[in-house]
Amino acid sequence: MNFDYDLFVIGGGSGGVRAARIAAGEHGARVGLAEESRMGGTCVIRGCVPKKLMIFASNAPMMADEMRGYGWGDANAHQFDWAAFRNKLDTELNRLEAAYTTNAERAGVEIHRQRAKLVDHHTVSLADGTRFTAKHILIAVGGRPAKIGIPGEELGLISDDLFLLDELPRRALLIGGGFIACEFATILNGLGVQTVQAYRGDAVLRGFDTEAREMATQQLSDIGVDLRLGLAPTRMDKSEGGVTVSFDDGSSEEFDAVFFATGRDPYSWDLGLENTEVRRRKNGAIEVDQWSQTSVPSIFAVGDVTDRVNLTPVAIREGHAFADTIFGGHARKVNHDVVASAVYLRPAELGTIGLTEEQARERGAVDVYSAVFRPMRSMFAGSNSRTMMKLLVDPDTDKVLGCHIFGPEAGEMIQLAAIPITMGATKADFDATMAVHPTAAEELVTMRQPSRRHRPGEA
Ligand SMILES: Cc1cc2nc3c(=O)[nH]c(=O)nc-3n(C[C@H](O)[C@H](O)[C@H](O)COP(=O)(O)OP(=O)(O)OC[C@H]3O[C@@H](n4cnc5c(N)ncnc54)[C@H](O)[C@@H]3O)c2cc1C
Ligand SMILES: NC(=O)c1ccc[n+]([C@@H]2O[C@H](COP(=O)([O-])OP(=O)(O)OC[C@H]3O[C@@H](n4cnc5c(N)ncnc54)[C@H](O)[C@@H]3O)[C@@H](O)[C@H]2O)c1
Repeated sequence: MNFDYDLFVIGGGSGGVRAARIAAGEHGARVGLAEESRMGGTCVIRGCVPKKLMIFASNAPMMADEMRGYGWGDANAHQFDWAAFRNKLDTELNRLEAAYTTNAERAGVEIHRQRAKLVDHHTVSLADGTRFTAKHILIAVGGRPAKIGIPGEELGLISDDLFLLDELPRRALLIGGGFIACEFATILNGLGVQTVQAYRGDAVLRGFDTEAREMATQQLSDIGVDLRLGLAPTRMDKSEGGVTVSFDDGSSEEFDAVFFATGRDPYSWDLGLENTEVRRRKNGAIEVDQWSQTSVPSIFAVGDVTDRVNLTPVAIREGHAFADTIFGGHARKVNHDVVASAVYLRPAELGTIGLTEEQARERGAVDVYSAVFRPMRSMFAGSNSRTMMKLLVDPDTDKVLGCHIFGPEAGEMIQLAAIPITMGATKADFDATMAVHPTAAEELVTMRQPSRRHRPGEA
């Protein structure tokens, strides 16, 4: 019998349209579809989509209320009350400090509120001269901001200073293009400070996925940061209105405040390490093995001072593993290979785990699934900002090698994507996962064709 169609679909909503599209587009079927009302059906016309947009809209009074708690009067009039915010911030940090103290003391830790140094492999001395001996010593002293060695740099501030400003500068310069410079530029700009960011490279966030870096670079400019690429400061001089900075292109400019965000060094100096045989790397990082043990068996080190992966959850995990191994009879190592992180930019954040596209290409063949689109919320409001969801997949094993998300709340998303990726999930596992709709993250489980395939040896 001859049919008019191979398939006739009654209903042009979510299920019908997808079935029709796949049958026709991918499998060559002759497909008809009937829809008595509007194409798109309940989800698009009178369900998920309008509902979600109204959820965004209905959020405004709540956001406005919440923002008043942060020191904002009329956000559009740029009425930010820095003093009120600082007070609340101080109160909150005091609360957290008390909680950290109480929790440690409750566990039985004796806290000495002084600087400590090593005297020998089993002895520490405090600033008041008191000495204590211990079977094991753990060095967890973190890092310190590094400046770059230009004349007058003592006039510049560091990240610690931002949280202690009595008033916000009118015009600020941020030097650097890493985590801190980009986050601080976003913050200062959002609080109404005229913000200039000088970065010597051609896209911020070196080391991150290139496509994501380009989007982050664009966003900084879009939100109003005066981002100057290929520019580095050469000297700083005190001037009437603040600090005058000279740059390597021959220009100079005056700022109320200049912040260095040019990296952090392991804080291993003035710690008495010369009294021990603890080995350090050239940059001062304490050398440790996979058990966080230094070259001295009784001395261990965790966190930024070891310059492995300089993130809070990593330091916490290293500290915990050390305690379990040495005191819990339960040897535990920390896997530093797959660590998710986020850069808190606005409106889009950057969440990342695993290999970048460039690293994956160096490693071998890789299929790139990348969706770049305008997210529902901002597009409705007329914004051009874009979101990216990217999965890098090994075509031989189907394993997901990396995931990069640029979009609102990407930090939250990457935390969840980090679970299957840490477990060794394949692209097929992602594909088998049902989408949550309407979300931006559903792209992660609905990208069906690679955007590009890289193979070794290609140009
Ligand atoms: C501005 C900024 C933003 C950041 N944002 C993030 C983020 O969003 N997410 C993230 O994961 N990481 C972030 N980080 C990194 C994170 O803060 C560090 O990786 C983490 O704090 C490292 O923990 P740690 O225990 O090694 O050191 P720290 O947390 O630095 O702790 C070291 C402590 O040792 C004390 N100390 C030092 N020397 C001595 C001594 N001789 N005697 C006694 N005490 C001493 C210090 O005062 C300090 O309290 C950020 C860092 C900065 C600077
Ligand atoms: N969201 C987060 O997880 C988060 C946020 C902030 C900081 N951190 C941690 O803190 C660390 C330190 O952050 P950071 O931003 O200071 O360091 P970074 O290493 O990320 O960036 C340093 C920047 O300074 C620039 N720079 C270095 N030397 C320079 C010179 N001589 N002249 C001009 N520019 C120079 C570099 O090009 C780079 O852009 C990060 O690596 C990260 O581990 C994490």
